[in-house]
Amino acid sequence: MRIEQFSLALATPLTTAHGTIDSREGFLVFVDVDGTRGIGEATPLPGWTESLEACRDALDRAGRAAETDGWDAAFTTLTNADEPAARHGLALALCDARSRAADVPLYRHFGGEHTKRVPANATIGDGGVEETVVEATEAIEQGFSTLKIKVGAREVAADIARIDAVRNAVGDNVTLRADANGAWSREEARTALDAFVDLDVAFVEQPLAADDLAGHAALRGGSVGIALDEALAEHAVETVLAADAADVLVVKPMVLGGPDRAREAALRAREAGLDAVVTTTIDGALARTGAVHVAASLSNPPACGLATADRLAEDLVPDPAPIAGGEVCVPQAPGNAPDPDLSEER
Ligand SMILES: O=C(O)CCC(=O)c1ccccc1C(=O)O
Ligand SMILES: [Mg+2]
Repeated sequence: MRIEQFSLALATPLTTAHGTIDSREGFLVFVDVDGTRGIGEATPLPGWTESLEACRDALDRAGRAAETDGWDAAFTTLTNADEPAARHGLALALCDARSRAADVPLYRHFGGEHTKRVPANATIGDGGVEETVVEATEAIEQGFSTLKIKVGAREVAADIARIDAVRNAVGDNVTLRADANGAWSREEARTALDAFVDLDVAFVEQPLAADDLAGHAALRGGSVGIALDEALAEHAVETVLAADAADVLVVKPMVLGGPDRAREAALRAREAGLDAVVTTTIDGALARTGAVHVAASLSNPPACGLATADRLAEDLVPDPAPIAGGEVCVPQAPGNAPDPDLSEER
C-alpha cells in the first residue's frame, strides 16, 4: 500500500453556516490486489472526519498491518467512527481493484443494475438574495431541476426571503431543498419550516445540532421533510433510525467510512422507509466518482449531491463522471474510474 498526499484548491469556496471550505487536502491510496491495481482517496474534512494528521497516521498503521497480515487485518486497524476518511481511502482502493479484476464498473460490483445516469442537485452557497437567485437561475439553465440552498448563516427571516426569491425566479416545477448545517435553534427551525411549507421546500437538511435527535423528531410530520447529515457523523445509522428523527438520510461516503459503508447505510435507510441522498464532502475526482457509484448502485436514486467537481480549481484526474443536464454520467469502465495513468510512475 502506498500513500501520497495531495492538496486541491477550490475555485468556488463553499460557505456554510459552519465556515468556509476553500481547499481540500488528502491522500491517494495505491494498492495491489493479486496483481490488480486499485486507487483510493482519503480526503478528511475536519469537523466531519478525523484530521489530516490522524488520517495519515491511520493509513500508515493500516499499511503496516496489510504488509504483515493482509487486507482484513488492515481494516481491523481502522474504525468507521474514528477514522472514516482513512477507512474510505483503503476501502475505495480495494473495491476499485476488485471490480477492475472482475471487469465490471464499481456500481455493478456493488450489486446495482445497469444505469447510465444519476440525477444530481445543484449546490447553491450562502450568498445574499441576488447572488442566490443568480446561482439558482444559472443552475436551471444548466439543466438542474433540484436545487439545494445553504441557509443558517443569517437571520431566519433573511433565509426565508432568499428561498422565496428563488422560488419566484425558478417557478413551481423545481425541487428546492435547504441545508442549515445545524445552525438553528428549535424555535428558528420551526419558524423556517412553517414558512417553507408555502414555498414548497421538499426538505431541510440538518436544521438543528447534530446531537439533537429528539428535536429533529419533533420537527417532523409536516410537508417539509427533515434530512439528517451531520447527525450521521456523530451517531450510528441505527441510532438515528431508532430516534425516528428523519425522513431522509444524507449519505457521505467520506464521513461514513467508505463507499461500502455508505451503500449499507443507504440500503438500511430505505429498508426503514427513509430515502437516501448520496453526497460528497467536496472530494477529489476519485472519491466523488466512488460516491457516484454508490448512488448508481441504488435503484432510482433521488437527486444526489454529486455536482461538486466544478468547485475545485484543479483535480486529481480528468473527471470520470461529468455532469450534463443536471445528471451525472455513470462511468461504465471496469473499476471506480478509468485507469488515470498515475499509478506506476508515482
Ligand atoms: O450535498 C451537496 O449538494 C453537496 C455537498 C455539500 O453540501 C457539503 C459539502 C461538504 C461538506 C458538507 C456538505 C453538506 O451537505 O453539508
Ligand atoms: Mg448537509
